[in-house]
Amino acid sequence: MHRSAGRYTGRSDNDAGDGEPPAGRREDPGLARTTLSTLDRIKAQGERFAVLTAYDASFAAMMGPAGISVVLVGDSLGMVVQGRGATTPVTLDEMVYHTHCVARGIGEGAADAPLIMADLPFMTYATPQDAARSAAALMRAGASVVKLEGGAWLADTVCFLAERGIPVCAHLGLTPQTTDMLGGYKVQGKTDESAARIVSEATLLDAAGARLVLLECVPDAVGRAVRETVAAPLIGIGAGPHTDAQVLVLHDMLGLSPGRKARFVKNYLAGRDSAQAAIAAFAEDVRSGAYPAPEHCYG
Ligand SMILES: Nc1nc(=O)c2c([nH]1)NC[C@@H]1CN(c3ccc(C(=O)N[C@@H](CCC(=O)O)C(=O)O)cc3)CN21
Ligand SMILES: CC(C)C(=O)C(=O)O
Ligand SMILES: [Mg+2]
Repeated sequence: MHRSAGRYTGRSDNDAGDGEPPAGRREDPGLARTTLSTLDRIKAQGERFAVLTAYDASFAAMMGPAGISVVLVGDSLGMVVQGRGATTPVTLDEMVYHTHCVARGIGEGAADAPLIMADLPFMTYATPQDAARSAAALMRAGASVVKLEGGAWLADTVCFLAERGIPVCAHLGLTPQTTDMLGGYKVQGKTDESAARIVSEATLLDAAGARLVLLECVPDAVGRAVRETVAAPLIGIGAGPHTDAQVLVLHDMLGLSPGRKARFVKNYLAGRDSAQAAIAAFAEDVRSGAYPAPEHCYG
């Protein structure tokens, strides 16, 4: 693993996750609250973890028991909950509301509680100051990590947030908030030049202090190259089998999204009798490497 010298990581020496449990709290190693240290450790051991979106308390409550490590309160709620055609109209107040709902569903004390990550919506992080104010609102609502979409221009913002104690996930590749600029929901990094740009921007944001990186809709080789370059755990969606984690939109993996499906979508409810069983099967397939199969990847 390469980390630039002097990089701000937010990690402390007693933060390795494998030390003594804090006084007053019993720790069952098989059933521990997920933190960023947990995810670092899973990656270091060459294992994988599953990430899934949730927007309400009922689904959020299923995630930990089903083996999901990170719950993403995604701005995809604009599409699957609000029925819009894009994520850009979603507001910070709406993200705060849904983050509160998810946090209540997971509960404060649950031993197997997943980490809560929430999307900063479109235009709420245009400057580092805006980002800090917006991220604080999501953290107060219960998020432990905030995700923002973009490349090199975000390096100062990632650093600004990390220095102030806000863990950041940098979302690269297909960035749905900028599809109007990209010309649609298209695979990114198909040329040597654009692939190299994604790898160098991921490296830059990793060095700026991003604690997670998320890569969407890129060829497998780009997923592998980013995985080999960044120190932070790498979450993929349509980014091939080489990432440390996989994420899907809940409604997609339950077969509840009408219309044409993206290549990476797999219906886990088909042949099963409950949402809980579908979510558990997805988590298991991610950990075993059975998902994604070649038919879910962009080659
Ligand atoms: N329900 C839902 N699922 C998602 O995964 C999702 C959202 N909503 N909203 C926000 C973004 C948009 N996403 C999308 C949407 C469509 C494709 C898609 O259809 N991609 C084409 C790529 C075609 C190409 O360039 O070759 C595909 O066929 O997979 C990908 C990601 C991912 N996110
Ligand atoms: C598709 C995932 C990564 C996301 O950002 C969302 O659900 O909003
Ligand atoms: Mg999103």
